[in-house]
Amino acid sequence: MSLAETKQAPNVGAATKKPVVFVDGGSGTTGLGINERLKLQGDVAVKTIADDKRKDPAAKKALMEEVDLVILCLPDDAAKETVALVDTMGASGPKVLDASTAYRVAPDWAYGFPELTPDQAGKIKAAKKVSNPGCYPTGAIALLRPIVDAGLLPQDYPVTVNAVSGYSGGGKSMIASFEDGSASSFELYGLGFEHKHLPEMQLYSNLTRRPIFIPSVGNYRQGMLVSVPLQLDTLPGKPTGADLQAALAKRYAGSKYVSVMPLQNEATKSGRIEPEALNETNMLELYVFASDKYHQAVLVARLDNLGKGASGAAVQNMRLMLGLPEE
Ligand SMILES: NC(=O)C1=CN([C@@H]2O[C@H](COP(=O)(O)OP(=O)(O)OC[C@H]3O[C@@H](n4cnc5c(N)ncnc54)[C@H](OP(=O)(O)O)[C@@H]3O)[C@@H](O)[C@H]2O)C=CC1
Ligand SMILES: CC(=O)N[C@@H](CCC(=O)OP(=O)(O)O)C(=O)O
Repeated sequence: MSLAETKQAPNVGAATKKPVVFVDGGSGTTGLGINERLKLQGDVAVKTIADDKRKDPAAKKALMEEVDLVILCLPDDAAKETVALVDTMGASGPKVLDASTAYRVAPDWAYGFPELTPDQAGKIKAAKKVSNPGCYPTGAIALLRPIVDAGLLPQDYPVTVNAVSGYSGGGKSMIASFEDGSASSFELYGLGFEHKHLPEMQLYSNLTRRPIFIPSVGNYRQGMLVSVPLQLDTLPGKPTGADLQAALAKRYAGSKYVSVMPLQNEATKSGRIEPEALNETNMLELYVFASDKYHQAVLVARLDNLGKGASGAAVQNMRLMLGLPEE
């Protein structure tokens, strides 16, 4: 039985027995990406709100009475306001999937990275409230958690995470500043050591020491690389790049959206990677670049900040929460 049937949502879903979804913040960068993806989902019905009512709490609440799931694509404060509305609805309220930073480390929310551990997809499926991960943490956690779990990286290791994102990562205002030429063509930021992604990056990587995180933004629209340099002879057991690649490959074996790429080393003569190759997909690629000669490695994650880093992940989580099969 679909969720729409159990809730008897009459207006959109009942005739077709499709679960019904509302995207709050549907005209922002992430919201538009989700709406585009939802157009391709034949087994989900979407309810929309009139443009002049999209910030009206009463109108939102009335609409949420009729849906199975609300996806929040809002600034943190607005996301908290909608969650407060849902909380007043009790058991009749919809499930919530929040794309903001507001609840990513909240203990009563499930973290929406289904590939985090073998049981995470089940937790997302069972949860009433799920937080969609940040784009950078998606890459960093995907690289770090399996090697921490495997005992290859100590939990208190002094981890540094470097990253570059396309400017769409900053939402409508950053897009405008790059497209009108007022932004500089490249910059490092997060140099105050307080980037909003650090808490989730540390918590779900299972690190006891706060990483140093140095993001940057470049003059291209979307796509990102997240990288973690490692001095291999400082790690317990002095693992090789092949050991790290094997631990990643083991964790993500059979994953539809996370691909662990072959080891890149002196023999493969590679040494370059660009950020845009996965744009418009929900894919995440993980690489180990390693030197046996110097006992050094750099782990690299490549993803679309608007795909697996936002809207693609949201649709993946939505399908889990609605009990629908993977796309
Ligand atoms: N861009 C990205 O790569 C990613 C963004 N996110 C997160 O998604 C959320 C949205 O970000 P993003 O799409 O980039 O931001 P945008 O600035 O592009 O869009 C935000 C949208 O929310 C609308 N909005 C603001 N307040 C309300 C409200 N009270 N009710 C309804 N709509 C409202 C805005 O409308 P208006 O402009 O009229 O105020 C705007 O359309 C943020 O929390 C962000 O952290 C998550 C992952 C990646
Ligand atoms: C380039 C840029 O500014 N990126 C944003 C992160 C975008 C993102 O995905 O963050 P949320 O998921 O938490 O919104 C930033 O660093 O704040």
